[in-house]
Amino acid sequence: MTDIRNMLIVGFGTMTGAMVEGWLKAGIAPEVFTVYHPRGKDVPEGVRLVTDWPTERFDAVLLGVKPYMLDDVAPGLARAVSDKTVVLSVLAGIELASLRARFPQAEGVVRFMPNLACALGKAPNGLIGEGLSDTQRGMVTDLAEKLGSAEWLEDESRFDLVTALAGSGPGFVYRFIDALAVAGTRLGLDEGQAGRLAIQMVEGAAALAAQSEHSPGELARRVASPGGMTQKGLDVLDENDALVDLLTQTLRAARDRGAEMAAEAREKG
Ligand SMILES: NC(=O)C1=CN([C@@H]2O[C@H](COP(=O)(O)OP(=O)(O)OC[C@H]3O[C@@H](n4cnc5c(N)ncnc54)[C@H](OP(=O)(O)O)[C@@H]3O)[C@@H](O)[C@H]2O)C=CC1
Ligand SMILES: O=C(O)[C@@H]1CCC=N1
Repeated sequence: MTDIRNMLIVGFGTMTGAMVEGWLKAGIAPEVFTVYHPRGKDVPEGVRLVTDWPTERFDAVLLGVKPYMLDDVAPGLARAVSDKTVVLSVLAGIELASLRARFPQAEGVVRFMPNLACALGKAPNGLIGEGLSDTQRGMVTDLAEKLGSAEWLEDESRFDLVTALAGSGPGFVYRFIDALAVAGTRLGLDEGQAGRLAIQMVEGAAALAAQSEHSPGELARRVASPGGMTQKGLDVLDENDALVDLLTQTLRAARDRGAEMAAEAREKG
């Protein structure tokens, strides 16, 4: 495995900010990172900020703007991409072919789908690449593992679904936590207390599921005493597959938006 020497970041916002936080916590030196922003930006201590496009070449460039802004930055960014550079993109929906069309000279292009928990080193990172050398694949795997885990895919047709589950997923979980708190409040709990109970309960339950030898299904069975309280609640979630159906619709809607964004980028490319 080769350590990364330098990375240019274009679009230093919520997502790539969380990634850099995770990489710094994992021990990557801040000097490795250069952030380009034409209007300037607060960056962590030791990270270089540039307001003009750099002329040197980088081991990796990380694209972190909104997907519809890809073509605003691609021409300038292309100057920092050599035939030894890997282009990493966190842009939802933007396909490898669309990246390759903008960066034909790059050695490798990678869709790198993290989530905000990478700031804590706890994100499952969806990855798919094209043109990567073994060295680059090792470097990207290491970068992903420093943020949680590396989940390589071979079939790009599933990437938007991985994005929906693992990238958008925290948004769905936060909505679930909020809904638990709202439901508790509606039924009589103090609002602040309901919020605290919901967050700590989900934190503990997720940590237990991650460590346990048992599947989440078995863990649910262990919580539910026959004829007890939990089973009555599970019966509501399970009736006519209500929760599974709701989440299937949720992931389908998110996934299909990815396909729409992919088509928009394909047309422009
Ligand atoms: N948020 C999330 O949980 C996840 C997001 N993603 C992906 O991450 C990407 C960014 O999302 P997110 O971080 O939420 O959005 P943000 O708006 O927080 O980040 C985008 C950043 O791009 C900067 N920017 C805008 N124009 C330029 C430019 N011309 N040159 C350089 N930088 C520029 C913006 O700066 P300014 O504010 O000054 O305009 C902003 O900081 C998206 O493509 C999204 O699909 C992927 C997985 C999860
Ligand atoms: O909402 C979005 O489009 C991106 C993809 C994953 C999380 N945020």
